[in-house]
Amino acid sequence: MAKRIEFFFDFVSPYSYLAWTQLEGLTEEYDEEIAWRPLSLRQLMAGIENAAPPHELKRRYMRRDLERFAERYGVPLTLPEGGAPRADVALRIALASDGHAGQETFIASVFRTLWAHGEGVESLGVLRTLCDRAGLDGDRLIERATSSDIDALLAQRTRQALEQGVFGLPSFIVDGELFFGQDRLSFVREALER
Ligand SMILES: N[C@@H](CCC(=O)N[C@@H](CS)C(=O)NCC(=O)O)C(=O)O
Repeated sequence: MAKRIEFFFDFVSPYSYLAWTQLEGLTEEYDEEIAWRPLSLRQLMAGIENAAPPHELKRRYMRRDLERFAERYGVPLTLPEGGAPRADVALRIALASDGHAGQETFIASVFRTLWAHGEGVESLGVLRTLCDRAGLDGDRLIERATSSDIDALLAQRTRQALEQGVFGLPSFIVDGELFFGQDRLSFVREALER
């Protein structure tokens, strides 16, 4: 029987992007379903009282670490020179499109735009195009994504994730077991094989 991977991610997290690049392969291999769990990394960090930005030494190391993994996976990665990109509305659209057939394609396009092409997704025009290409109603979703009920839903999802033990992104839950980091996908694979 197909198992389900809950995939907790934020678009602003480059490690979430790397995880996403590997999920398609796993889906094909194990015929499992992905339950997409868009989360705000900022809210999650506030929830575990870890709001301080990473130290410069860690940031420098992370760049190399990310490049090494991208090379290993053979996937494109463009890291911004400045700080992390902004993707607040994109994240809320991903949440608002729960249950819509185009959600997966929209998520894929945002990850690719940000991290493969190194382009921004802040503009509503860009988001509308990505929605349309995914067969989603861009205008309706943007309206919903910028409403207070999606803010409340995002906050609720953060609380729920914390209760499930999630403390960083990307995270995965298979059969109730939590795995943190795209570098733990081999354990996710083992859990799928059980
Ligand atoms: N080793 C992990 C690193 C993941 C990571 O550092 N994620 C960041 C967000 S991009 C995070 O959640 N940091 C919070 C923490 O480490 O507590 C991987 O390869 O995925």
